[in-house]
Amino acid sequence: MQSDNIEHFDLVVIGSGPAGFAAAMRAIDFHKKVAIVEEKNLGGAGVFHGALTSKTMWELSADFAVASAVNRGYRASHLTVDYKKVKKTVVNAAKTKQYQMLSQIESFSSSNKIGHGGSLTLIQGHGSFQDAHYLNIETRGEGEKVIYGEYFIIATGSRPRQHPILKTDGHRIVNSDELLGLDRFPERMLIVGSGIIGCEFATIFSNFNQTEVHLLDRAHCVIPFEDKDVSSFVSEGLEKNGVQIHHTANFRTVRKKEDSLDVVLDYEDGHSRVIEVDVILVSIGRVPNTDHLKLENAGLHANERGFLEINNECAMEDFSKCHIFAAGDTTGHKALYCVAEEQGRHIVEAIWGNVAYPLDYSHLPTLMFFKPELASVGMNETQLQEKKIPYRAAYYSNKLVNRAIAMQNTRGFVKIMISDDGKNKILGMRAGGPQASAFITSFAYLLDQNLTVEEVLKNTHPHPSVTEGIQECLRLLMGMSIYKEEVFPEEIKLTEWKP
Ligand SMILES: Cc1cc2nc3c(=O)[nH]c(=O)nc-3n(C[C@H](O)[C@H](O)[C@H](O)COP(=O)(O)OP(=O)(O)OC[C@H]3O[C@@H](n4cnc5c(N)ncnc54)[C@H](O)[C@@H]3O)c2cc1C
Ligand SMILES: NC(=O)c1ccc[n+]([C@@H]2O[C@H](COP(=O)([O-])OP(=O)(O)OC[C@H]3O[C@@H](n4cnc5c(N)ncnc54)[C@H](O)[C@@H]3O)[C@@H](O)[C@H]2O)c1
Repeated sequence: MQSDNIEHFDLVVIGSGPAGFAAAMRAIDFHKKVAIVEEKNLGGAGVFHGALTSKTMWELSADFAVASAVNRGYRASHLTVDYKKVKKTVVNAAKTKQYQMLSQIESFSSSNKIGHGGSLTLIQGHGSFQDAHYLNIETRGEGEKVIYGEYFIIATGSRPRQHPILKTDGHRIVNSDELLGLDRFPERMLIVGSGIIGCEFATIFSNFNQTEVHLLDRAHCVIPFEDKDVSSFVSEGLEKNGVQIHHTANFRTVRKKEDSLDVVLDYEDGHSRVIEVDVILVSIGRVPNTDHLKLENAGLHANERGFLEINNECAMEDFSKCHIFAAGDTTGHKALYCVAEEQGRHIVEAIWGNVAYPLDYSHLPTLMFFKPELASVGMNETQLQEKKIPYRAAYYSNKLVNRAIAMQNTRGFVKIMISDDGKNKILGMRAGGPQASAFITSFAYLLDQNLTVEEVLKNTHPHPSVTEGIQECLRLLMGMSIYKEEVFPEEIKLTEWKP
């Protein structure tokens, strides 16, 4: 039996990451009374130990790499970098965002009037279901608290997956949550896992050039979900930056010595190698935070991998019967900031805004912060072949793009896939190089509009812009590029594929 003095909320979001916070703020638009329950860092992995902190570190490291360059007509002297100071800048960046979030929470608190009847309350503590409408919260310092929710959004995100052998200790064996706990640049570091997180941190530490970086790649290629040419572009970039990639190597064991770690690696061809490092970063994927929520008390369950399976409305059952929804990394969709935000907002719109459109994830761009940055949208060649879709692809190197030449930064490319059915519909793009993360969004818009190459080519790109590579790539697909494949076979490539 619940007591009457339990506070009631229209919406309770569990987790303040991009999914939870975006949902809470959209509910404010509908003048709802909202509670945000957060057990750790305001903003979740979107802000701390995740997207914002890692991107701040990447930006600092990229600036440092440019400042250290000696092939551009200048040479900086006495350039030094201190991990503690880098960490301080990174933490300050995260705090900037957290204080912006707190300003919103305080402005829309029940004591203020700008919510027009809606309000936001932040409750710091661990939430778990008592039943389908009551949430227990072990608060930070104020004991147990129970609140009532008319609707719930489970936005509890994910955490680093544990390696079966490599147990993290926060000092010598760490995961991405623990990197800011290091007090100096390690002299030697092994990164286990060559997905996005592994390759981003390999880029960051090699950009700072204070650490000998080893990257363990169990397969033949890093970021294995991309086409082979794109994956090779990333590995070559890492190797050029000084990263030693151990392709086809499996981690066997680690022997801890007083000041270092001996790591035994077994390669596919049968040989083994022992390397000495100071720190191991484990980045082998993430698992959803759904196991401490007492879901069974609310009549819910996660699937065997711990994800909450959702339908188009992010509901875990028929929308008309549902009052508990899930968004973000808990759902097993792409673990991206924008997916989390979109899902969180969509749920609120479905409940109070009568919006019934299904969420479409097919044209969501992904940005990867390597050297240089990489951006993707739509299908790649591997996916098109798996789906047996005939296509033509054009590759155009930044070596031929004037703006990239002016930047003295020509390591980059654009690859565009179009349908080979007489309609020339744009199906996908991969781009590596400066500003790729900025221009991918406008290309995603073209995909969304289902445009043909002819329609897109009606627009002329301004000069000098890196996007002139896109224009040339599209012209290439129509056999009318200014620079020709015959003259530049390494820089310009055309392929076609039929099932
Ligand atoms: C190193 C790294 C770099 C990344 N870089 C990018 C990037 O560049 N671009 C991009 O798009 N994505 C990036 N991501 C992924 C992105 O951060 C996540 O997809 C996104 O944060 C997921 O949002 P979310 O709201 O689902 O969960 P989260 O951001 O994980 O937030 C969940 C919150 O819920 C809280 N919580 C969990 N359980 C409870 C509970 N029981 N009670 C109360 N609170 C609870 C957690 O403390 C956490 O604060 C990165 C991730 C990492 C780890
Ligand atoms: N820029 C971005 O958008 C960005 C940045 C960072 C993270 N993220 C999100 O976070 C998610 C998690 O990133 P991640 O890099 O941890 O996961 P991931 O799934 O991208 O990569 C994990 C890698 O670890 C390898 N691996 C798995 N088990 C292993 C083992 N036992 N030994 C050695 N290698 C092993 C896998 O083969 C894979 O290459 C990503 O999928 C992404 O959605 C996005």
